Amino acid sequence: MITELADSDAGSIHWHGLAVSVGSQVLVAPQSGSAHAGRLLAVMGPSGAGKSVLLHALAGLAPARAVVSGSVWGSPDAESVGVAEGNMALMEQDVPFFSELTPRETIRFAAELEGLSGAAAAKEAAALVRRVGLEHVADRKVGERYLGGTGQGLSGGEQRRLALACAIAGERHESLPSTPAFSSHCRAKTLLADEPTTGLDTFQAAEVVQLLRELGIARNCATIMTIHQPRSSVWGMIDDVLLLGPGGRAVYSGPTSAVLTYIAGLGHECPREGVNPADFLIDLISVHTGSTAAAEEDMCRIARLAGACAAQGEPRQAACFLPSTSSDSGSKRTLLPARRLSELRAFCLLFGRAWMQTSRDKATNFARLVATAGLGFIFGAQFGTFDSAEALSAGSISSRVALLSFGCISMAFIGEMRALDRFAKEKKVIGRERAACHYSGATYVAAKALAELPSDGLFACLFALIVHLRCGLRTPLLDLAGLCGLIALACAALGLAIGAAVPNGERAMATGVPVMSLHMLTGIIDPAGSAAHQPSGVMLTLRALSPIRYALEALCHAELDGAKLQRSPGEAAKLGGLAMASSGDAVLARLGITRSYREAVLGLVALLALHLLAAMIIMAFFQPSFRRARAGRRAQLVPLRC
Ligand SMILES: Nc1ncnc2c1ncn2[C@@H]1O[C@H](COP(=O)(O)OP(=O)(O)OP(=O)(O)O)[C@@H](O)[C@H]1O
Repeated sequence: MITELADSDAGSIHWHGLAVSVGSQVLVAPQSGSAHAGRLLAVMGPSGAGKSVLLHALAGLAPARAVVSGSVWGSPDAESVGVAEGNMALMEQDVPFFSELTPRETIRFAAELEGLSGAAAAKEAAALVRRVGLEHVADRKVGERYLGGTGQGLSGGEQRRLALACAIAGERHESLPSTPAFSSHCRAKTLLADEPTTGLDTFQAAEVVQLLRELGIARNCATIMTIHQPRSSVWGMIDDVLLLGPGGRAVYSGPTSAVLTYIAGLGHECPREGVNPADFLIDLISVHTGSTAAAEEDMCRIARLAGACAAQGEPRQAACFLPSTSSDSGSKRTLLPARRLSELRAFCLLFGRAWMQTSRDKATNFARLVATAGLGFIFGAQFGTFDSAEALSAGSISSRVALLSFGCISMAFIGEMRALDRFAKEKKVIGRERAACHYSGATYVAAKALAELPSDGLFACLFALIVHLRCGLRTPLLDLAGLCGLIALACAALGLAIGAAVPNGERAMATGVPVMSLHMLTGIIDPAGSAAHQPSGVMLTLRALSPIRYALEALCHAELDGAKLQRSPGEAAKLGGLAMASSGDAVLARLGITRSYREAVLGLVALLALHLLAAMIIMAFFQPSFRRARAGRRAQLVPLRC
């Protein structure tokens, strides 16, 4: 669908009666306003006033369980604006990047997600790198933190510039017709920046705000940012200001140049000498918590200011008009339709990014290599070398089963933890991209699994190789390596499913460790053969879901199937439940292993598939912290399904 805009209003956005609440708590009180093309609007207010919630509501997003009402529109004819519609870009507070990609690659990826071809995206990335002043670090890894003179990583200010470039990457769409009425600026997105200066020093903060302002002017588009308390240098760059008091009540909305006169008219004169107007205004709408009397006085003052603002009506809250239902609005401009990549194209892009992130992280890969190989050697030292006689020594059975159990558990834990860690780091980036409906959760999980899980499997195979060489197990090397790889894959997939369900790294760990402990508890086989009884009910179900159980049963089969046992004199006393067993098959029976080798392997493969499927379903149904709210005459929550 191509929506047409009136010439005079292109690049501005308006809202009417916009309000956000959760249950009976009002996060943003109903309000109307506008942000004008080429002008920078700052949403200011004390902490918790609702600045971020308002910004997200303007972007068509709502916190979980929140109800959004009101209208947001881009022109009298444009009914719907937002990040999901492709005509707004939201620069979230503190969203990390993929650390192994360079800024140039990161911008290029963002442009390709917007639908540009590889060549066009590369051209766009080169231009944007120059435009936002990142040429000197364009081909350096983004990194996880700034490492000073080592040439690694970007500073906080550079990361904000990169976020800005990503937000506007790909907005000039080549496939759209080029007509005089279709100049580049009408295709620019409204830029919404949530606290773009947080954590930056005065100089860097001013530079980032200056860049935001310049981009808004050059693209002839409204720019809105939330800001806590701008310093004088930043205050001077702000064209319009929306002051929000506690409860998201508007206290002033209009030109920055008029705010002090307006507030003075209400009896609050700013002592101009040496006072930053922003400090004065924030003090005026903040509630002091020191004493009840002072807090009450502050609340009364803020209520009076909010009442005065409301009494001014919409003219004080900037020029605002309701969306027209007529399609005849004279001169027309064209707004970009919402775009969505094909799932295949999105899969290829996501696979490429995940592959780069995994394969380029040499330090982590080297550490994994050393740790996995070291673990194999320590297993060898702990269990020693089993004799390679035709018949197995009965006394070695419990050691063999113990070795296989500990090996299985180690590979399972490593696989799951690694997946949880990687997923937690990406969660915010994915949330931002999914809010813009660039790809589905299933596509993300599929691409990630294909790019990352093979390396988990390979490290587990290396462990198996070393253990096989050091311990001389009867299990053929291919079986040992295959089963170690498979258990690592199944548990890495489990890590993906848990990572998809929880909001951050801490909760991922808090959930992932107990889940794996449970699988260990229900999957473990007593090497002395004393737990041959069948558990019942819940335990049986849990056992059926334990990848450790399946892997261990298959490994025991590979080690003991068809083996003959030889018993040294005096050994029987130490053999416990295995004392009477004279063959590998009898040991398997004493260990309570009823599935065949084939059934156990198939069970493990089925669990791998089940975990991947669960990750995809959870990604589709679980919401990012802000979910999609459709802005219209009456906004309604629409569950995100992308
Ligand atoms: N998902 C949510 N559910 C319930 N309440 C929420 C949710 N998200 C935010 N809030 C509440 O909404 C209010 C406004 O939050 P918001 O993050 O918009 O404040 P802010 O003005 O941006 O503050 P700061 O400057 O500290 O970032 C706060 O009281 C916050 O606790």
